[in-house]
Amino acid sequence: AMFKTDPVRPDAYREFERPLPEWFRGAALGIFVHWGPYSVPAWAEPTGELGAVPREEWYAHNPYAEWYANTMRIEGSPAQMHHERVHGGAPYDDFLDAWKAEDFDADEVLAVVAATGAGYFIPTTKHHDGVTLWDAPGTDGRNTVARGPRQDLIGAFADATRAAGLRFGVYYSGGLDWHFSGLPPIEHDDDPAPDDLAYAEYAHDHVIDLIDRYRPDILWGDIRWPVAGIEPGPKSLAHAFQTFYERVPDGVVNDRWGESHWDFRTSEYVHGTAVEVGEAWENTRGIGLSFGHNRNETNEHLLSAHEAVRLLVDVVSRGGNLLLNIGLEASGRIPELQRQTLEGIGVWNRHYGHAVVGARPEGRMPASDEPWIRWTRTDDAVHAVVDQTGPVRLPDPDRVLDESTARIGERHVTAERVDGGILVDVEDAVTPVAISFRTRD
Ligand SMILES: CC(C)[C@@H]1NC[C@@H](O)[C@H](O)[C@@H]1O
Repeated sequence: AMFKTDPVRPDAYREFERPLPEWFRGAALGIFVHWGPYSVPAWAEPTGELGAVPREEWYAHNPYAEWYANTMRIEGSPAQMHHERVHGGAPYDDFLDAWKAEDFDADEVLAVVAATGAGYFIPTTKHHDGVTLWDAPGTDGRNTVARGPRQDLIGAFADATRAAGLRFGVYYSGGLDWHFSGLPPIEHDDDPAPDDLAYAEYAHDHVIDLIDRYRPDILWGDIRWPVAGIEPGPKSLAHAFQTFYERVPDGVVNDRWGESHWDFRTSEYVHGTAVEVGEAWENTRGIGLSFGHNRNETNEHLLSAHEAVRLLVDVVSRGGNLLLNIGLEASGRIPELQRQTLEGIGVWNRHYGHAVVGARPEGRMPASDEPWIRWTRTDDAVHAVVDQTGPVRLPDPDRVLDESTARIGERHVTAERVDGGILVDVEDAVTPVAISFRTRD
């Protein structure tokens, strides 16, 4: 199947196993950016969330605007009709030349990213359309240095990320490259993907170049790795991982490199139960239904700040990180509706980031969401995050709380033990509210 399988670890890749570095485990929030020629049409049907759309409808009605090069080639799809009507059926690569990034300022983007409280930032370096956002080897000018923006966008993002004090990752589409492979459009999950040695070596050289030039802390691969590249060889995936860990000893790789190796698992929109266990996993999604900017998305399709914070707290309370995506406009601007969600997350993190950054799960998940409560633990406290104000009765988590130490932010609050729980009077303008306790033991 084309999509990532549950990776197994062949012996040849066991040498790469290592403990998950604390900088990643405790980060809580990362920010993704999808940006490419697809950001020029910025067009998809806002069909629904991955996981909620029947698979047989997904490809012809793909809500992922970054899949435009595929969706526009599917006979009779609304995207194909849109492409004919609005873009005269022009070749996809015209969008690369039309992409000017005229308002792009990497430091401005990273100022918004850093203000969310995120610990790391990951831009796409090559998505499935094969266009690279740096002058990657073998691309023969089909990249953003030679055409369109005429800029090394990855270099600009890397410098701005480091200047903002965040860790830097690179997303690389290893499993799909519609330009290199020249395959017909994908219409089913098990349609073919490039697996030959020529592509595997091409992609290997890209990953090595990214490592050598930008020293990323995260290699975020997608879909999987070409099978011919998994086998031992001078340009094998194992060689790329070996190079990575030599250059970046506390670097991490995700779980979409085929049957090889991973430091952390990933779930996409859907909270996969096989993935979201322990503390080495990340849930990723767009702020809306798409990763690439989709001009057809409105408020109803986007997470509000409140919904995004609940997702962040839920994910962290279960041991993971949230990787939330921004779909940049072709100009380089952050879409206004997405910016509002990001700013709201930052407001919340300035009040309650102490309950999620560096936090671990505390005890078992509540049986029900009435009322909604999530528990986290940091070195010095246990935190109950509730989404209501007024009198709240908290059931005791696994460890006994010292109700006399209850506080909301810096403010001490009265809490009294009642039958089987602790009653706290919750007042704060910003919800959800984290109530922090020391424990008796
Ligand atoms: C999670 C995110 C990186 C998505 N992965 C699968 C892709 O097909 C999709 O466009 C998007 O990049």
